[in-house]
Amino acid sequence: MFVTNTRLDPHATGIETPVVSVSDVHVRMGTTQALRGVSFDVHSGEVVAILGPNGSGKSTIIKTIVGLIEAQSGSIELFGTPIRRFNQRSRIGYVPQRITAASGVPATVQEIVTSGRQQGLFSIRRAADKKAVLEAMDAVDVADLRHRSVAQLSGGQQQRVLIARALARQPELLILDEPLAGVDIEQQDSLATTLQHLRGQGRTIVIVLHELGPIAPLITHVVGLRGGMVQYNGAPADAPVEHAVPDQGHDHVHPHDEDDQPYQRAALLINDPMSPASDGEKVDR
Ligand SMILES: Nc1ncnc2c1ncn2[C@@H]1O[C@H](COP(=O)(O)OP(=O)(O)OP(=O)(O)O)[C@@H](O)[C@H]1O
Repeated sequence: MFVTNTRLDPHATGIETPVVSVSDVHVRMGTTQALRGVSFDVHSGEVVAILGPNGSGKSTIIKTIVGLIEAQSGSIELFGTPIRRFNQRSRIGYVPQRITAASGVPATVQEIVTSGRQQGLFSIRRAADKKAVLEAMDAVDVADLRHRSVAQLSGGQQQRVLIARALARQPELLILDEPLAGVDIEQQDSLATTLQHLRGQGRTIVIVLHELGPIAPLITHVVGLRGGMVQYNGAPADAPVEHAVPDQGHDHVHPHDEDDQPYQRAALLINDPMSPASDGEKVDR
């Protein structure tokens, strides 16, 4: 048999297994049909923005992908394995909306971040684990806060702690649910820098957004939802205006710059003006 050491380039051969494959997924939440046949793939190294107005199903698809919600029908594969059989949770880091950070028992930043690394009830003893926790805190600049209680931190700081918790397990796939919500511009810039760094390490990122903000230049793929269905799935440059990502040539976009006002108001605000919850308030469920 002929054996070669040459590695196949999965992009060239087209045989790459998607990191996430969502196929015809339907999900009902209470009396609402939250997802109606959602399909899309996420490939290795992509930064995928899930966009759409309030109630379009963004959080539901994310929670279904991470296994918090079970689909009525359809299939989800993670790294080529059906979600029901997927048992390599450490390959995925999930950052929920920040309100969950301070809920529950009081805990320090270091405890929260360490909990992302723990596999069971036992404390972390291995040097590699401690190093990973420290690196995760450094990556989002919360190492100096490590002995503080998370309850005493600002919203943006809590957000970074949640990201550090997800990073502590050194995931290949990082999934963030609306990380910009309630976070000031300075912290949004800091998050964009962190995500850029993670992308540079080859990690795959899926991010739910209302506003693209400073993350816009990092996005390589847009999935636009509306009414629980995929309205757009493709390159940022071809997205319809409500899912549009501005000029990819910029290294960094500051939506607060005066020059950026037109797209700041029009294209970056992904709320549906027809939606009763279009003021950005979370719908109470
Ligand atoms: N626990 C629940 N019980 C009942 N209905 C729910 C529940 N969670 C979500 N829904 C409904 O499912 C639909 C999709 O909600 P989802 O949270 O996925 O939307 P979203 O796009 O993330 O919205 P937002 O931008 O407001 O966060 C909405 O109509 C919502 O009201």
